[in-house]
Amino acid sequence: MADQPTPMMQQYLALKREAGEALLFYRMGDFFELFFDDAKVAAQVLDIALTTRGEHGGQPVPMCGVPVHSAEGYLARLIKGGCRVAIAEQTETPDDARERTKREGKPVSKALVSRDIVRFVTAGTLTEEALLEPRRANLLVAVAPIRDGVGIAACDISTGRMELEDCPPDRLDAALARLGASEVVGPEDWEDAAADVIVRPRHDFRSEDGETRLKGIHGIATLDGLGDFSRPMLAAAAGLIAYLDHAGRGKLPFLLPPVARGSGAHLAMDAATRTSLEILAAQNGGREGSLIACVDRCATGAGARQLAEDLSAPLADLGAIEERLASVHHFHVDPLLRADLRAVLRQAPDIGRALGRLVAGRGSPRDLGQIRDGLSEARRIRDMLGASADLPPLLGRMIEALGGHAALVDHLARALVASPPTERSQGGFVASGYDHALDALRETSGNARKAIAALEAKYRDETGTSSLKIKHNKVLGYFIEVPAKHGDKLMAQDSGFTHRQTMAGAVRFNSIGLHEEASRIAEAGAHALAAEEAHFEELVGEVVAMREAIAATAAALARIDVSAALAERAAEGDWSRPQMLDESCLEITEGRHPVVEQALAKAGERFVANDCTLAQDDRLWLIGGPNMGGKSTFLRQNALIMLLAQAGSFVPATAARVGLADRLFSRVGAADNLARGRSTFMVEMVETAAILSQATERSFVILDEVGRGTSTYDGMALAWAVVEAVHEQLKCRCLFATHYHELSRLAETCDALSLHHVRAREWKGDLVLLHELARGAADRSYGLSVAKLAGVPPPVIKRAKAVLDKLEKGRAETGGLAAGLGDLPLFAVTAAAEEEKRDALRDALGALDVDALSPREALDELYRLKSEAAKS
Ligand SMILES: Nc1ncnc2c1ncn2[C@@H]1O[C@H](COP(=O)(O)OP(=O)(O)OP(=O)(O)O)[C@@H](O)[C@H]1O
Repeated sequence: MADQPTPMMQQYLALKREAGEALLFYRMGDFFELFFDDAKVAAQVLDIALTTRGEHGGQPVPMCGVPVHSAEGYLARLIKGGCRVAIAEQTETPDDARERTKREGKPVSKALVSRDIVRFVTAGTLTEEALLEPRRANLLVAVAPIRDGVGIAACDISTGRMELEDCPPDRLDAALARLGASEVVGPEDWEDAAADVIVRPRHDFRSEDGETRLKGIHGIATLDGLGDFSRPMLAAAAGLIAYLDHAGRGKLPFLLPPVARGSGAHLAMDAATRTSLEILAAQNGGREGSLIACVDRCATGAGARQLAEDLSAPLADLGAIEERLASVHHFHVDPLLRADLRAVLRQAPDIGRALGRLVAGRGSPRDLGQIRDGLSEARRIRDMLGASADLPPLLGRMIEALGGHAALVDHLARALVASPPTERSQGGFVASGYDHALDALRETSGNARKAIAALEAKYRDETGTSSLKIKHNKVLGYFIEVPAKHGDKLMAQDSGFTHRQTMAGAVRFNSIGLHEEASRIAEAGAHALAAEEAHFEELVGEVVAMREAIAATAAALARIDVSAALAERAAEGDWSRPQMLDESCLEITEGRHPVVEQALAKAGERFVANDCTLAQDDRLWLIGGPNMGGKSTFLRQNALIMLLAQAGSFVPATAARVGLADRLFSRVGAADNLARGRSTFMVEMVETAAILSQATERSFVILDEVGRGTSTYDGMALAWAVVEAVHEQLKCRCLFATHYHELSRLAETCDALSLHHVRAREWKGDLVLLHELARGAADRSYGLSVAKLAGVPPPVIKRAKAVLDKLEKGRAETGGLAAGLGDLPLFAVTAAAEEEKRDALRDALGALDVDALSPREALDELYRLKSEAAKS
């Protein structure tokens, strides 16, 4: 029979069952220990030693551990590594455990400290400063698929922000891509869930519960005052709150009243578009090289988080965009105000996150200090901005939210020392003068310390031992120590000293006088700590009571920071305020790609600005020209300019008239995306299909060499058909870059399509790329010249030239790839004709009485139908 597991192992296994897939941090004294597979995973992720401890089922138990005092750093790495962690703390002291065991009539030697999981630490439920990135929001998202709609609830518990939305199932991916959540939870029966979704019971996602919980949390009788929430939204809210409850073991973090996100309020972008425009992350996943890295001049982490949100979800409402632009303008025209403001902002602590920790019960005296300092900086900013004449409405609303905290700031200023510590158990954070009783206790222990110093001098004198010292450690408390050779003197019966410990080179003693002073220190210290703790609780209570107003101040500071930072960026890069219009145009004068421009500037090169003038009657530009000529750059810069403008930013152009778009699509031909798992051409086509089904007349589409991921004929045919469909059916603004010269023939049939190319010149046999956009089709492709530029060996180039000459000769004789395409009817016409033909066939089939036909007649009929189908 297998050995019974030890009581400790039984306790561990029970907790581990509760922890489920989360790694169990099992508290043992000053360490969190991990066992079994948890230990193996943690040892690998953390790169720490894996050992063993005891046996289980006849096998050694793998174990590793991390010290409690440095656990945060290890937690951060585990969370980054995709793990979740359950923290099992000791819920009684070893002394209590012994007492309890005695009371239970069991042998004290069997005493086992009871433990409980106090919290699950997961990527989406972090509040600790050390575990969060200051410039990135940390979102937890719950998804509730219900019949034909999906509810989405998102919250950032580090600041309490919460929003609810619903969308059709086919828009879910785009919504999730916009949110960029750290953790997603969904019900167990969600069929399309991605692999990393945390699965929770279906009954957690009941809309009635969502409503009840939200009402309970915010102490309101109805949600009507907060907004219009659909059933899927409430179901998702229920799932989110249930998960937070689970992670916090019943203690809910900070949640602000939810905001309902309207579906048409934002410029919609799907995941592929976000990736290809490199909005928050470059293709390699890092921030460097992304749009945000190039735009972000925010002075605070909260501002940077707000900017990331703005760029992820640009607006689709003219009024709201104009409000933001007016705020940026206000700071753009006043560099002095901007500089002063930004200097103050740089000093302002992250009060949103400090508040999140305090409300979640994980706050420290330092967080209280941050609230104090942040709120008083907010007050300064209010005075600074309030003095400006003609404050734009958005800024006016923001500065209103900055005030109203005078009493709290005053109280915190009186109560706290200048830089309160993160650790509260040691005390020392309440300012002197705030509480006289506390001051008296401190004085007592201060006096006792002086008395101990006096005792030391006295004992040195009395014993004639100048090396005598009074020391302190955790185990013995205060003690007298002399080098071993003087020990005997103090050992004497009547010396007044009692022996405590003999060390290698020293002997330690106690004395009645020292004991008395030490007790006074201990007692006063304990009372002082208790007093500080009570003040801490009271101050936290006061902050928590003001949480919504403080959160509003934090949000206002972030918005002001974003406006000033965008103004700073505009001034730095000579950007201009876009004119926003409610029509389908995009007129950019001397537009630039902000990221490429910045990269070129670093290398001492100049970016060539280009115009773009899309209008209703010239809405599709087909752009050709040599490789490396700047086609992709041009496409993207216009998409980015639109995105920036709708996010409320100035844009990298001399002037811009931007017609509001409802959706933005960006697609890159498959060859650029080799890293993906799926067949690249398949991906390209799936993504193109999404555009064709979702774009509207108000959308803006950029297509970069779509079709090149397959054979030349197929690719060109697809590119041709896609351009026609965009022109004839979607009728949206579109820039289409292609190497297929043949597509230029489309200009003959599509009246709102025009041809453009990036210019290049051959000079003394070498290719010079001008990066300049010009009207008209590209005259040739310069592929071989680019290859030469890239260092392909001359013999290979020579051979390629010979092949090319042959091919071109063939083309001249046969009319080339697109021979015969000239009389091809347009896409819409062909589609209609196709439909008609299919209907004629259907009629003929419908008229057939199959039972009445002989086998011979059936065969004849089949031949007839087939020849009918073949006619066009
Ligand atoms: N307007 C510009 N001014 C200066 N340099 C530019 C400009 N546009 C592009 N470049 C430079 O040319 C390089 C290639 O640009 P881009 O990738 O846009 O070319 P492309 O025509 O799309 O090439 P390919 O057809 O090979 O994909 C960029 O990395 C940049 O360094």
